[in-house]
Amino acid sequence: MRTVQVELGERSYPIYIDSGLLGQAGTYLEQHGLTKKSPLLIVTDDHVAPHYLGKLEAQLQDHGYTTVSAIVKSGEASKSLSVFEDVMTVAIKGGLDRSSAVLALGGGVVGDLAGFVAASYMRGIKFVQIPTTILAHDSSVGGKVAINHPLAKNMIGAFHQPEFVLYDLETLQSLPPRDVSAGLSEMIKHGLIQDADFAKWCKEHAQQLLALDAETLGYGLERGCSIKAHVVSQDEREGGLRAILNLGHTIGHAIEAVAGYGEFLHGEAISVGMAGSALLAVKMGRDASVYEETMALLQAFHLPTTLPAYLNVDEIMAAMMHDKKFKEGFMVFIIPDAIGAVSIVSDIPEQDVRDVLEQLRDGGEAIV
Ligand SMILES: NC(=O)c1ccc[n+]([C@@H]2O[C@H](COP(=O)([O-])OP(=O)(O)OC[C@H]3O[C@@H](n4cnc5c(N)ncnc54)[C@H](O)[C@@H]3O)[C@@H](O)[C@H]2O)c1
Ligand SMILES: O=C(O)C(=O)C[C@@H](O)[C@H](O)[C@H](O)COP(=O)(O)O
Ligand SMILES: [Zn+2]
Repeated sequence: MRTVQVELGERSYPIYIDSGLLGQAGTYLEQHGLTKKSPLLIVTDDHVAPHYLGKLEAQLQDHGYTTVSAIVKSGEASKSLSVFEDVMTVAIKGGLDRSSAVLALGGGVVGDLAGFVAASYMRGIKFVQIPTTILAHDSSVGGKVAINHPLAKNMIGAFHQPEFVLYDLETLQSLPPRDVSAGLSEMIKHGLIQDADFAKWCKEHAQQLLALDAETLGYGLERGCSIKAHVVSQDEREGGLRAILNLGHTIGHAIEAVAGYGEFLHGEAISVGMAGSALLAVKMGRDASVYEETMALLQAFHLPTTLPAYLNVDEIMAAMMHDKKFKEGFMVFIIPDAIGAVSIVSDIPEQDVRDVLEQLRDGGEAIV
């Protein structure tokens, strides 16, 4: 068993990572003091449910818990106000009360949606993350929960920390290859922002990670979660430092919104965004070797690093103005200083950003 602790004072919680944890969910809920007197709401999606929902429901019922389940359509489009309302309806009809908890069984979409339901239902009830994607080593940790607005990602949300995170490595075996690569994009990000050795380790273990080798994956997820937990514990509500977790997201979130939610997977859009940040760094006069290493790392995981021609640069620029980090007339970018170190930069001229978006179409050859 690997355990990572998220240190947040009275809101601290553990992330349990191991094979077979889904079959012990009832014991973990008991250990964390979740009551059996009030119903639990399981939120999941229609790709995850056929694999794991029955097992979780049976396990919890064996332990004396009552459950109701909300199964949403798989994909980013479910992080919407209308699906949020549908899940709320299941919660109300299911008789959830203030002692109830919401369990998120799925990837980041389910985690963000279910977490926002938990943050809002009766002004806030308990919440447990049961992640089933690689990407969710990022989304299940740190308490950012949200749904999207058609104009911008994660615009409607809250900070709401889970009681604990139960990460069953066995569930990752059924992930489609595209979601494996996309999930590893955020693992690479954790290396790029704070840990050059981990970034190197990711590249050296690309084949084992892509092949879902349990031991390699276990270490990668533990290290990724630890880096994220350490940042979050210093700046829970993104007063400053936490923004580094947004490497690649200024461009990435804009791509997701402009392309239409679900066209790009989140990890894919962030990969293009990380290539863009590395290009911006070169434009700012920093060492081109960081750009080259970033590209080699992303490409080792078969991740996209270019903008498709159908995406309009003006629309991406406009979407970036809606980013939560856009303040007082400035777009904020997380820019690599070296592999494993980044800066938060807010004075990049608009024309430089436009140039980089154009260069991303060509694969970035123009400036290195
Ligand atoms: N809150 C945060 O801090 C944070 C951090 C990173 C990303 N996010 C959000 O996370 C979302 C992306 O998460 P994601 O990539 O996990 O997407 P996702 O939840 O859509 O899951 C990816 C796909 O895999 C399927 N799936 C999930 N688990 C499976 C399994 N074990 N077997 C087979 N199929 C499975 C899903 O149905 C979906 O089709 C985005 O909305 C992003 O904004 C949030
Ligand atoms: O937890 C964070 O902080 C992050 O930035 C992690 C990101 O990977 C994640 O996509 C997050 O949801 C983005 O946050 P947002 O505030 O830009 O919506
Ligand atoms: Zn992200």
